[in-house]
Formats: sequence, structure tokens, C-alpha cells
Amino acid sequence: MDGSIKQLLKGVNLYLIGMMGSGKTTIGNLLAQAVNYSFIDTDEVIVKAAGKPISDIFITEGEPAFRQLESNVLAQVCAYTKLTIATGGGIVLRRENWSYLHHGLIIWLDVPVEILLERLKEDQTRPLLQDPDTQNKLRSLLDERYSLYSQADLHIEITQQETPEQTVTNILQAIPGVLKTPVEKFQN
Ligand SMILES: Nc1ncnc2c1ncn2[C@@H]1O[C@H](COP(=O)(O)OP(=O)(O)O)[C@@H](O)[C@H]1O
Ligand SMILES: O=C(O)C1=C[C@@H](OP(=O)(O)O)[C@@H](O)[C@H](O)C1
Ligand SMILES: [Mg+2]
Repeated sequence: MDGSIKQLLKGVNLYLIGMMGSGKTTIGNLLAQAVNYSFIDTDEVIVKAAGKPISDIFITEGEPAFRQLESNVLAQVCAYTKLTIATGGGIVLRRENWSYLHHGLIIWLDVPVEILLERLKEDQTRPLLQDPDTQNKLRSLLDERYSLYSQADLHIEITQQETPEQTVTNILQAIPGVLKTPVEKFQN
């Protein structure tokens, strides 16, 4: 890894936000390796703690209970440093989550609905996509969330098919340009 990025980061956590299928889990894992951080996926922590898949949590306990678990996990992880954290697509919905996210650098993976649809057309694990019209569902979720995702520190726009490795390279190149902001945030 480029030593200068490591020095710039100073252990600041990297939070990946964005729609389902935008690649938070896949890219978060690779990004963590690239900057020598540990990787955490909030969905994975919830599934392990609950002992059941997210779709079951939605059915048996409901979405509000899932959102509470998600906030609890975020509150716990933000106490640590040197983490890359893949969040769930809906993490941006609760105002309290932003106070946790702003402890670190927030990276938005912005992927067009057409690509999300292609990636998720066979998916059975995301309860919010178990809808007869997946495309319309994705569009309305994105409409609802767009202004929230826009509050990220770093906007990574993915306009065409690219490999996860290419996206990681783009993120690493873009980080120095925005890192000043969150570090200043800590010093105030
Ligand atoms: N270039 C890419 N970047 C990230 N994910 C990709 C890419 N191409 C295909 N995928 C696939 O998209 C799917 C969704 O990715 P995932 O990391 O689970 O997204 P998220 O955590 O944002 O919901 C996975 O099956 C992943 O392998
Ligand atoms: O967008 C959402 O509301 C959700 C996204 C999912 O995570 P991914 O974004 O990793 O798919 C998961 O947290 C849950 O199914 C709800
Ligand atoms: Mg994920």
C-alpha cells in the first residue's frame, strides 16, 4: 500500500454507503486489505448476533427492529479505529446514524440502477427487493435516499461496468483530496 495514504488516514475509519448491490461488502473487503485495516460488515455482525438471516429478521421482528440493531452495531464499531466498514444500504435513513458515520470518512458508491438490477436480479437475500417490480423498487428507494447518500464525504461514481479492484484504486486516488475535511472535524 502507498505509505502516504496510510499516514494521511491516521487510522480514521472508512464507511462505505450506497444502495443494495453497489458493492459495499465486496469493495469494503478489498479496500480494508489495501489500507491494512480490519473489515467489518454491519449486516454480517447483525446476522451473527441474531443467529438468523436478515430476511428472517425482517419477517419475524420487522424492519424497525432491524434498523435498531443496525444503529446498535454502528454505535459499537465507531469506537474503534483502523476499520473499513461496509454498511447496509438503509443506514443513512436514521439521523442518529450520521453522528456515528461522521466519526470517519464516508464514501458513497454511486451505481446506476441498471447495473444494480443486473447484479441483484437473482438475489433472494435482500427482503426489500422481494418485489415483483425490482427495477421500480430500486428506483423509488434511490429517490428516497439520494439526498442522504449525497451527504457522504467522498462520492465515487461508477458509470460503467468496472472491476472491484478498479473501484478500490479510484477510491484510494480520491481519498487524499477529501481527507482534510474529516481530520479537521476531529480537531474542532
Ligand atoms: N465491480 C463490482 N463491484 C462490486 N460488486 C460487484 C461488481 N461486479 C459485480 N459485483 C457483484 O455485485 C453483488 C453485490 O455486491 P455487494 O458487495 O454485496 O453489494 P452491497 O454490499 O453494496 O449490497 C455481488 O454479487 C458482487 O459480486
Ligand atoms: O438497503 C437496505 O435497506 C438494506 C440493505 C441490505 O444491505 P446491502 O446494502 O449490503 O445489500 C441489508 O442491510 C438489508 O437488506 C436492508
Ligand atoms: Mg452488503
